[in-house]
Amino acid sequence: MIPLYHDFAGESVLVFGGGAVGARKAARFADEARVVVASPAFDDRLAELAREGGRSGAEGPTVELVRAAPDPEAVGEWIDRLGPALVVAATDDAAVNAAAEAAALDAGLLVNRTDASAADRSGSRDVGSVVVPATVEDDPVRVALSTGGASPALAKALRERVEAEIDGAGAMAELSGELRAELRERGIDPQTRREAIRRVVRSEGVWKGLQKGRSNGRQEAYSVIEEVLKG
Ligand SMILES: C[C@@]1(CC(=O)O)c2cc3[nH]c(cc4nc(cc5[nH]c(cc(n2)[C@H]1CCC(=O)O)[C@@](C)(CC(=O)O)[C@@H]5CCC(=O)O)C(CC(=O)O)=C4CCC(=O)O)c(CCC(=O)O)c3CC(=O)O
Ligand SMILES: NC(=O)C1=CN([C@@H]2O[C@H](COP(=O)(O)OP(=O)(O)OC[C@H]3O[C@@H](n4cnc5c(N)ncnc54)[C@H](O)[C@@H]3O)[C@@H](O)[C@H]2O)C=CC1
Repeated sequence: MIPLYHDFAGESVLVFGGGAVGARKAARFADEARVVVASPAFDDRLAELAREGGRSGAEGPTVELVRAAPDPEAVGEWIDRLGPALVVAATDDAAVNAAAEAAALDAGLLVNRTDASAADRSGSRDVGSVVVPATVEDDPVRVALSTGGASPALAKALRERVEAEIDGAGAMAELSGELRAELRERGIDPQTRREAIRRVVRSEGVWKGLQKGRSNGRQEAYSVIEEVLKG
């Protein structure tokens, strides 16, 4: 499996199954996508999400609940009608999940299957076409962690460790991005620029400064940069 980051802005995600797992996936994708959940019953968390919309709530709700229990023969029509970028198969009915997976793959779409397929039970691992990783975010920085489906519990435990590790990385990403632009404007040659930025992102002083505030971090970064410029 090769990790990629996918921009879901303007795309739809179709989730079959409105239980705890369907709700967790819907919440995740509603940060960006229009999410439609088809299920005969809905977790409380989904009712709340549908009321609030996704994070980009300005354009209206991005989680829609459709009360239905499509059988395996019907899931293909559902997929054709919505035209999603990704299908999530999260029902407690293995036949429905399998049909959703097959129909999505037939249509050339991404599919995330949340239960183990029959092939898994006989030994080999098949997680559909995509795995939803455990993620840590400090915008614009994100870390995605997967065990290739082998141990979701481990993915979660490792995610908790990484959370502490990348605290403040978002502010560092923004600051170093701005400094890169400033150095370019000042006409500093590419090699010196690269060296300066590499030192800034590794500097304990800058990380600590950023914890006190942006301008503090920036001052610390300037002294690191001046050292590099002096040669
Ligand atoms: C293949 C995958 C497909 C998919 O769902 O995308 C999948 C499948 C399954 N999960 C199961 C169980 C659990 N899943 C979690 C939690 C998470 N599961 C997530 C992803 C994935 N789960 C994909 C692989 C990820 C990878 O590669 O590592 C996370 C990371 C992301 C998310 O779902 O948002 C999220 C943590 C988010 C976070 O906190 O950061 C916990 C932990 C808990 O709840 O405390 C448990 C109980 C403990 C355990 O069993 O490990 C079962 C068994 C069901 C059963 O038999 O009962 C299956 C099916 C099977 O393996 O057969
Ligand atoms: N990926 C993960 O982290 C985990 C995955 N699982 C697996 O994911 C699946 C879902 O787990 P939960 O949400 O806990 O189960 P759940 O039983 O809480 O929810 C399943 C939902 O699917 C709905 N459903 C049933 N038939 C349907 C149909 N024909 N069309 C649409 N929706 C239908 C049910 O009404 C229910 O709302 C299970 O197969 C389970 O083994 C379980 C735990 C964790």
